[in-house]
Amino acid sequence: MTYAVKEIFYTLQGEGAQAGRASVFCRFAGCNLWSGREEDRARAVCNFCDTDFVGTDGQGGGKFATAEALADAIASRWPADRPGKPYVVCTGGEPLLQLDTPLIEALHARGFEIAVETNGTQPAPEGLDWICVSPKADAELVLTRGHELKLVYPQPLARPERFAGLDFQHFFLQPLDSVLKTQHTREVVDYCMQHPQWRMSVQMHKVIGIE
Ligand SMILES: C[S@@+](CC[C@H](N)C(=O)[O-])C[C@H]1O[C@@H](n2cnc3c(N)ncnc32)[C@H](O)[C@@H]1O
Ligand SMILES: Nc1nc2[nH]cc(C(=O)O)c2c(=O)[nH]1
Ligand code: SF4
Ligand SMILES: [Mg+2]
Repeated sequence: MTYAVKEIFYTLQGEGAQAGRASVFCRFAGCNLWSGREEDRARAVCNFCDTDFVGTDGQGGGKFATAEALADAIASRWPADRPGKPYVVCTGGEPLLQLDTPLIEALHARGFEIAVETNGTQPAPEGLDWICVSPKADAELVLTRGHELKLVYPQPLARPERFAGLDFQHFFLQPLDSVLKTQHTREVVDYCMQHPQWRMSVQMHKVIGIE
């Protein structure tokens, strides 16, 4: 299997329960809910995406012919010989279109704990250490269990109540970043104060200006 990767970079996880943790991000190219082209955004299933996942031209991006080659590229970003478990966040685009068992095995063989950020429309392979599902209003949710459910809010056709009973350890609302971000942030504060099952996820990396 050939993997198409937009970029690979080392930063802090900015979202959810693992926010603040040093992480290698592997951003896979392509998504099943949007082409990534601005001219298609209005009619896409997911139309609020904040990410460029088209092509393989980002830092450290490329086409990787084997799981071993991609795992080596990811491992090369982790600082050598430091305490602390190596952590990789597989995102995209939609990572579960490409992340497979050989890659999971190759990353585990290099000592990595493996997290995934997914829209939940694909089944997850066995062996992932952290699954973050972020449901989208107009897409069928097939992945209904994991470690955290992180809902972008507000989505009028995907109210939090629809997901509150699913099998997750953590429930987050993340303000929809758009021209209305300030208003969405206030709405998340209000909802979480009214419904303590839910916590707020602020996209920390955007606040502090890191990748
Ligand atoms: C770019 S997506 C890639 C992973 C996967 N396709 C997904 O949607 O979960 C990474 C995370 O950013 C969130 N996200 C995307 N656009 C956003 C926006 N405009 N405001 C806030 N969060 C956003 C997604 O919901 C997801 O949790
Ligand atoms: N720092 C940082 N944290 C993130 N958490 C999820 C991200 C994503 O785009 O999937 C992301 C990202 O792009 N940067
Ligand atoms: S599903 Fe994820 S990557 Fe795809 S368009 Fe939506 S937010 Fe972006
Ligand atoms: Mg991002």
